[in-house]
Amino acid sequence: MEQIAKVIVDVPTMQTNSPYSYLIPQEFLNQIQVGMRVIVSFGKGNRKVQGMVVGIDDDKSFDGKLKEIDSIMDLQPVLNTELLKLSGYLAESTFSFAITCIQTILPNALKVKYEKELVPATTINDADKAQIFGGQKRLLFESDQLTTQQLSRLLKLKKANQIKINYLVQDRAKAKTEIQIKRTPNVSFLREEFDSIRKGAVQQERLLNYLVSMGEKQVSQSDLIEAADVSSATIKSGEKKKWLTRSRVEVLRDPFKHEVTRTQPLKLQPDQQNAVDAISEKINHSEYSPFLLEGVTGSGKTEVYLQSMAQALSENKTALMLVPEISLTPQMVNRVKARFGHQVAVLHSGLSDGEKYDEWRRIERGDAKVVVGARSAVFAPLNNIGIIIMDEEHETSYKQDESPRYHARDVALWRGKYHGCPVVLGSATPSLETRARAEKGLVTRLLLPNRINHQSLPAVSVVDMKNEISQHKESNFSTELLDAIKLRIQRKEQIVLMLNRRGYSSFIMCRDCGFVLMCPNCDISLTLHMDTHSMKCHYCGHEEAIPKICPNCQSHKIRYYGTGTQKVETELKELLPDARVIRMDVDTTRRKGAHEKLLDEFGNHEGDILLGTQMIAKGLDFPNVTLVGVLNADTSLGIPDYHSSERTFQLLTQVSGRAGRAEKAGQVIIQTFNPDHYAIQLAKSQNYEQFFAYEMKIRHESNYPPYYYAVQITTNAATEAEAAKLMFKIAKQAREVLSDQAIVLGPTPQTIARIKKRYYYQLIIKYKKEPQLNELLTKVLKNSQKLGRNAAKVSINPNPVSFM
Ligand SMILES: Nc1ncnc2c1ncn2[C@@H]1O[C@H](COP(=O)(O)OP(=O)(O)OP(=O)(O)O)[C@@H](O)[C@H]1O
Ligand SMILES: [Zn+2]
Ligand SMILES: [Zn+2]
Repeated sequence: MEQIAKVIVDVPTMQTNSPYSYLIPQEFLNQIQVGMRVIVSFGKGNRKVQGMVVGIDDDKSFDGKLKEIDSIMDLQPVLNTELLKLSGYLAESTFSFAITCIQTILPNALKVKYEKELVPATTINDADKAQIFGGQKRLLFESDQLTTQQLSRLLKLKKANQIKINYLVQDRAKAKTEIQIKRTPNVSFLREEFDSIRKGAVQQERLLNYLVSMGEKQVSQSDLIEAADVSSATIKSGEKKKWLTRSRVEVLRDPFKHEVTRTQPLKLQPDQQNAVDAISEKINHSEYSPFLLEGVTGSGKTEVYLQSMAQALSENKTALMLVPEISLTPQMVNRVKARFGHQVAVLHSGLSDGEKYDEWRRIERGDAKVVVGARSAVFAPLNNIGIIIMDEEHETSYKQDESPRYHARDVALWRGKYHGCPVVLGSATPSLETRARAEKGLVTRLLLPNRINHQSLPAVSVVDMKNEISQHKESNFSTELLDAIKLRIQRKEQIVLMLNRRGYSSFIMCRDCGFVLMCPNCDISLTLHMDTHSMKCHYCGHEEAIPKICPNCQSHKIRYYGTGTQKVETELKELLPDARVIRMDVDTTRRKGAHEKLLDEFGNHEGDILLGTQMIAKGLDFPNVTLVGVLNADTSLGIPDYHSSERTFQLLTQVSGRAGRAEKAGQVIIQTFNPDHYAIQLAKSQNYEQFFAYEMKIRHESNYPPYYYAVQITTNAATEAEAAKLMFKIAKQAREVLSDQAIVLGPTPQTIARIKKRYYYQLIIKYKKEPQLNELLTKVLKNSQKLGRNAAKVSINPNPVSFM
C-alpha cells in the first residue's frame, strides 16, 4: 500500500497555497501524521524546504511519479486539525499565503531552528533504552543526522509514549538584570561631601542632592540617571567616594508573574445575572452563539466575563479571553488571574520566545484552561473551548495590519462555530458592524444599561477652546478645567487628563521659513523625542539629531510644535507647582513593566494627576478618580477617514467612563474647537444608541460600511510611476468584472505616499455582492508574483479599519 502526504511547502507564493503531493517512504507508513512538519525536495532544483503535512491519502490511484518525503522535523503533530483548518480559512479570507498563515498560528519557538532533545520515559524497555540512548540521559534530536530507519523507530516509540521530546529554546529575552543603587546610610557624611567637591562640578552636586533626599530604598541606575540628571560616570565616581553602592539585581521579567490575591465571585446585579444566564445556557448546550454585551462604562462587564468563564470551566471546558493590548490592560489581566489562579495562561508580546512557548505548551497540554491575550492569542491551542470573550470589541488593534490581515473578531467567530460555543463581544461603544449585526438579529444583544450601584454616569461639559484661546492665548488649560483640577486636588481626589494625539505629533518647524524636518525615507515629518534628544520617524525608525538652526534658511528660530505630553506636563508644573503628575506616554512606558508600575503608583495615590495619551482611556478602574479632562478632543476628528467620528466618540466615551466609578460622583470636561460636532455632542450625553442611529444614517447616505463591504488594494514600487501604472491596470481589470452596484475609489496615492523609500498607490472597492471579486483579486496577486523580486508589489486588505 502506498500513502501520499499533502504538504504545504515553505515557499511563500500564491501558487503554493494548494498542497503538493509527496510519497510517504515505507519506513514512515502510518507514522507520519497531519500537523507534523517534514523536509521535502521542491521544484526543479530539488531545493530542500520545510513543509507542513495537511492531509494523508491512502489513495493508490495516483499514477504519476511522486517525490518521497526526505525527512521529518517533528515526532508529534505541532498543529491540530482545528488550527490547520483555521490556517486554510485565514489564507482564503485574507488573500495570504497558506504557509504564512500556518506560521502565524505557530509559536515563534517552532519557527526558528531550535535544538530538540529526546529523553526516555519511564515506560521504555531496557533494550530500547540501551540501544537508543546508549547509557546517556538525553540525546540531541537532529533529524538530518538520523537515517529513516532510526527516525521511524523513534516515531514508534514516541507514539507509544516511551520517549519524550523537549525543545531547547534559548531565552532571547534581554534585560533580566539591572544595576541598582543604594546610598550610604551615613547621610551626614553625604552632607559634608558638598564641601569636598570642586566648584562647578554640577553633576556631582546634583547627585549628592539626590542621594540626600532619596531615602533608603534602592533605585535602578537608569532611573537615577534620569531623575538626578547625571551621567553613569558620575555615579561610578560616587561609588568610589563611598557615597553609594552599586549592585546587579535580577528583575522580574514577566510583569504579570507576581502572585495576586484571589477573589470570589460577586453577587450579580439583575442585568448581569441575565447576561450570565443567557451565555451559560449556550455553554451548557455546546451551541455556537454570538453575543454583544453592550454595557455602559463601569456597568460590570468584567464580572459577567469572569462568571461566564467559570461556567465553562465547571463544564470541563476551556475559556479564551481577548483584550486589546495586554500591556495596556494590566488591571484586566490581574482580575482574571485573581479569579482563576494558576489555570490562567497569559500570552503577550512582552514574553520571550521561550516563555511564550512554555505558555503555549501549557495550553496545549491542557494545564492552562483559561487564556488571556491580545490579538494573536486568538490562535491559542485550546481544546474544547467553552467560551470566547472579546473585550472592547470595537478596538482597531484587533485587526492585524500586515499579512495575514485578519481581524481577531472573525477568527473568534470561526472558532466559536468550530467548538460550538458562545462568543461574547463586549463594549460600552460597540463597533458599528457588530451593533448593526445585532440589529439584524445575527448577534444577540445583552444590555447593561446602568452602572454598578446605580451610580450615574459622570456629568460631561464641553468647553469651546475658540473662546478660551482669544482670552489667554497658548495655554492647554481652560479656566473651567484648571479650576476643576484645583478643587479635586484640594479634596484629595484624583484626576485623569488625556491628550488626544492620534494623527498628531510633536514636530519641529522654522518660524522664519516654515521648514519642517521630514524623514528622508518616508513622506512624514520626524517626531521630537525629548528622552533620547533626537528626531525619529515612526514608520521606518530613522533617527537624527535635533537641529539647532534651520537646515533650510539657517535661522535660529527653529521651534518645537505640537502639544506633546511633555509640554503639557511642563505647563502643569508651572500652573500647579504642588500637584504630583504621573505622565504616561510612549516615552515613559517603553520599558517593560513601566506601564503597570505607573498605574500602581497612581492607584496608591502617589500622584494626583495621571496625564497621558490614548493609552489611559481603556479599562482603568480607580475609585478615587472624580475628574477626567480631555485636552484636545479634535485631533482625531480632523483625520479624513470615514471612521473618524466613530473613533472620536468611542475614545471620548471610554475616557469619560474613568470618572466617578465608585461612591463619589464624577465629572468630565472636554476641550474642543468643534463643540457642535455630533460626535462630541453625543459623547457629552454618552448616548451610544443615539450615536449609532445617527452615524448609521451618515454611513447609509454616503455608502460606507457596514452598508457596504470594502477591500483596499495597494501597490508599492521603487518609483511612483511603477506603483501607479500597476494600480491603474488593476483598476481597469476590476471595473471589467464588477457590477454597477460596486463603487470604486481611486486609484490614488496613499495618504503617506512614500514609506521606507517605496511609493504607494491604492484603490478602494466598496461593494455589496460581487461573486467574481475574490477570484479576480487572487488572480491579481498571482500575476504580481510572476513579476519578480524587484518589481512592483500588490497587497490586499479586506475590510480595512481605515481607508488611509
Ligand atoms: N455585582 C457586583 N457587585 C458589586 N460590585 C461590582 C459588581 N460587578 C462589578 N462590580 C464592580 O464595579 C466596578 C466596575 O466594573 P467593571 O470594571 O467590570 O466595569 P466595565 O463594564 O468593565 O467598565 P469599563 O467598560 O469602563 O471598563 C468594578 O470595580 C467592579 O469590581
Ligand atoms: Zn521614515
Ligand atoms: Zn528656516
